[in-house]
Amino acid sequence: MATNTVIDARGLRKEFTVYKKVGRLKRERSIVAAVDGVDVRVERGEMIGYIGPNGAGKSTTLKMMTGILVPTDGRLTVCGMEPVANRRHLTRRLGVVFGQRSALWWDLPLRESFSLLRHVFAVDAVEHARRLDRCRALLDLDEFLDTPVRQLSLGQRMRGELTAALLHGPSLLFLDEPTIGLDVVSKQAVRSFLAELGATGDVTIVLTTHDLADIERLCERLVVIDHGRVVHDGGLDALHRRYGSQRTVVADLATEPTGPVLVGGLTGVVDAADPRRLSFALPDGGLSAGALVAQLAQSVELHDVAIVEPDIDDVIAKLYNGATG
Ligand SMILES: Nc1ncnc2c1ncn2[C@@H]1O[C@H](COP(=O)(O)OP(=O)(O)OP(=O)(O)O)[C@@H](O)[C@H]1O
Repeated sequence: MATNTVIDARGLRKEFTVYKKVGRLKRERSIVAAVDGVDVRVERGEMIGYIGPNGAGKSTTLKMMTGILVPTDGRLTVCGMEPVANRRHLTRRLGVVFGQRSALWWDLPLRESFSLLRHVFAVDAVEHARRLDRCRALLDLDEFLDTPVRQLSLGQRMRGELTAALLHGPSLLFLDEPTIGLDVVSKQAVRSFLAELGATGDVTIVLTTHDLADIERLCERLVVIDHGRVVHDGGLDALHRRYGSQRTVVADLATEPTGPVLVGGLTGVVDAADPRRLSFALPDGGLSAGALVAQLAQSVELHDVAIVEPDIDDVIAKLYNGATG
């Protein structure tokens, strides 16, 4: 394994035995492959979105990567270690935020939870204070540092959980739905924080989310899993290309056109509600938005122009629905 590889999974597989009731007394046993041969390699400093529909196998993968679940088959190294055999050692290198579980002490003020964590991980006091100061500033923790965890709002608690996950200076951070259920302000605080953390390149981040705004804002690389298999590994742009998403130029003309408006082989589609509004879908690799607007301006009087980016919701919906690219 190259020294910069933080996660290396080859043919990773996890089977569960499930029992289904058949009739009144019998139970039928079957094997379900929750993760069915995942190959993924993550390099140091990457921030990847690990996404997929419900039941796709995301949590199961993360549990194997954190050493909670033993793989049924395949090879897996995380920070150069086999996770289950080295779980204690690996814990020091990992930061984990899983929505359902908390790293905080429910009855203690946040500040005391942080201080206990320093002792749990035997972190140098100066290092601990430096990391905490940074989180306090970036996540606006001060107003609730002395509040018992049980009294925190979900958004405040999530900011606390993120801090708790980072105080021992992990090199790899696993985040399972870090913005789920948060109010708009907390969501933005968490996203900005993660964007900043990712930009430093010090921490490798694996993020699972159903929130498309998280994906757009944070993940340059998306690994999409469905039925336990990787169905896409690449950037958002590649996903748009694969599903033929197009940027659109929307032009508001000064006056209603008298006939079809043609520019560089593209015909403007008239808006049903506003006859002066025309849309031009830009083909991939074809006419640029700038060239289209310049040519359009020669044949009509323009009032306003907007460029509409392809909608990530549509692309992800197509991907989850198993449309072929
Ligand atoms: N302990 C278990 N025993 C049996 N089946 C399981 C177990 N854990 C997960 N599964 C099954 O494995 C599949 C993958 O589950 P997993 O929780 O990994 O999906 P997920 O992608 O995280 O889903 P979600 O987005 O809903 O959290 C599902 O069909 C689930 O029912």
